[in-house]
Amino acid sequence: MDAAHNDTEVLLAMLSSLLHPIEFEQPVLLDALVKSQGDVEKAARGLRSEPPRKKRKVSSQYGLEGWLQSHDTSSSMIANTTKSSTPRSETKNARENLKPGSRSVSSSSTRPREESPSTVPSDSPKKPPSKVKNVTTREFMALLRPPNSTGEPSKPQILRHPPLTLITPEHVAEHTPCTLHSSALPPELACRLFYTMLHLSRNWKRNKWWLFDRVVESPHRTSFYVRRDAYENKDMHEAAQYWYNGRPTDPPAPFPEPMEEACKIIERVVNEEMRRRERFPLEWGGYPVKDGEEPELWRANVAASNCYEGAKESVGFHSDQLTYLGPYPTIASLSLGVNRIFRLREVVPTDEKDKRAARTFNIPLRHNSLIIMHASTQEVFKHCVPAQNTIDMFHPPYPPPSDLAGPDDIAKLSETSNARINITFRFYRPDFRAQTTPRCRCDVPCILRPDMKNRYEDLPPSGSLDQKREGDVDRSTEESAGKRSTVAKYWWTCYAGAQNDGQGCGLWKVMDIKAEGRGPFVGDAASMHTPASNT
Ligand SMILES: O=C(O)CCC(=O)C(=O)O
Ligand SMILES: [Fe+2]
Repeated sequence: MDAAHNDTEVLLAMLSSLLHPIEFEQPVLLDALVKSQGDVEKAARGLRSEPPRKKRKVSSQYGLEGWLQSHDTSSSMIANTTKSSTPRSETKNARENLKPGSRSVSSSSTRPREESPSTVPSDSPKKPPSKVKNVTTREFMALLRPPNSTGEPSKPQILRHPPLTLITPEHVAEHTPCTLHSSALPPELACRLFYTMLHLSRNWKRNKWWLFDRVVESPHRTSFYVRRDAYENKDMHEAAQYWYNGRPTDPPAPFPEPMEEACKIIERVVNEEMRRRERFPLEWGGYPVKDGEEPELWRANVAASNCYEGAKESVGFHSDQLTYLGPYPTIASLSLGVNRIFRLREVVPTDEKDKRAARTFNIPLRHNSLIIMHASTQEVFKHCVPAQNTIDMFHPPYPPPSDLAGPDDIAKLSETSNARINITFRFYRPDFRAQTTPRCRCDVPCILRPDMKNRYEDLPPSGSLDQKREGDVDRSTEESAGKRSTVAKYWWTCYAGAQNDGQGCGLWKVMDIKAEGRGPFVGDAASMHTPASNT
């Protein structure tokens, strides 16, 4: 798991699993997290002890019903309606503030807009609320309206599609930048790899990071492996440490034998697919090849592995950090053991938020399935493995290899399993090797993130392609549907806060591929533009 997993969604997943089997709507969970300053256990205690009416989706402070329930004297009841006039924005703001490091990040001008810290809304001056307030007819009528209705001319309704489950490879390819292979490895190898990783997973750790003033733990165990032929490369060892959010760790392990075998097969599948797909200009340009040679477009030199034991272990919505992968990476994710849902949701760009809503896609991942997250998945979508209420246990079709462990462990491995093992094969790019990662003012390597919310711009009129907005690094292919192109802006940000008692320096700096000497890129071959200056 990587640091981007620190999203609020992780906390939400942890909170709902603590509350299981009682189910709460997400706004209620969020409110509780905000109140408890991100303390999941405190939030769970609070929610468990609340009277049932608070557990409903719509706050009782809205509408006539809330008005009738919330107070029993005519005077104080109205005082509270002022308080409830901005709850949605407060929740949203507070939600942003739940992100790791947000407390320590000052309002630096280089900070992307959507992450800007916000606390109390400016229309809520901090004075004691008056007990009595005169009510205008308008305010009174507002109470009689259904929830969410303001009486103002309403914004155009956004069409919200329900989540869609994608079962077939064709549907996955149609709706997402991913491809699904239902049976990736020879069955015996898939099973041997499952046993090997399950056995090793006993020593894997839960990731830890600072959130506000406390350490939180990931709701699954994780580990990092380096391919044997890349093992001597010191950069890989340094990069490995950042899989664990910068926590000092033992050196990473080399790929176990069946993982090496699986990797060769997966590399072939990935390369074949990449040759058929349209490439993005900022993808890695590849090593030079001699005439007549097939170029190697992708090479897995590291792998991260996760173990989800039981239905409740999960990983929250995140996109993978790009620090060592670079822009537009391809990540091949193998599933072994219990069938679990892999969920994808687009991050809708800020300037499209009023026009459309993101759709959630659920992709059930069975034993031995491979989902390839192709270029642009990390720029456009977030993904997660949600906690589930139930799972089907996994009966491995072959017995464990007898040379894997001692007789007691073999007996244990032979049992039906509740675990899912995930292995993500990744290509750490030579032009993003650890030595070249910028350091922040805390003298800690930064992390690289795409600016997902501002990723498009209107195409300039034809003939003026050189007029670019300052700060843009590159733009890729024109969107087939319209007149927009992808703006590939990436931020180097301070990551010290995740380990350093929650304190960081708050650095945000635009990646400048030219000044930083990155490449070669796919787009180098065509005419690639880079900006004169970056902020
Ligand atoms: O378990 C999975 O399928 C996803 C894991 C993941 O997203 C990650 O390790 O970054
Ligand atoms: Fe991920």
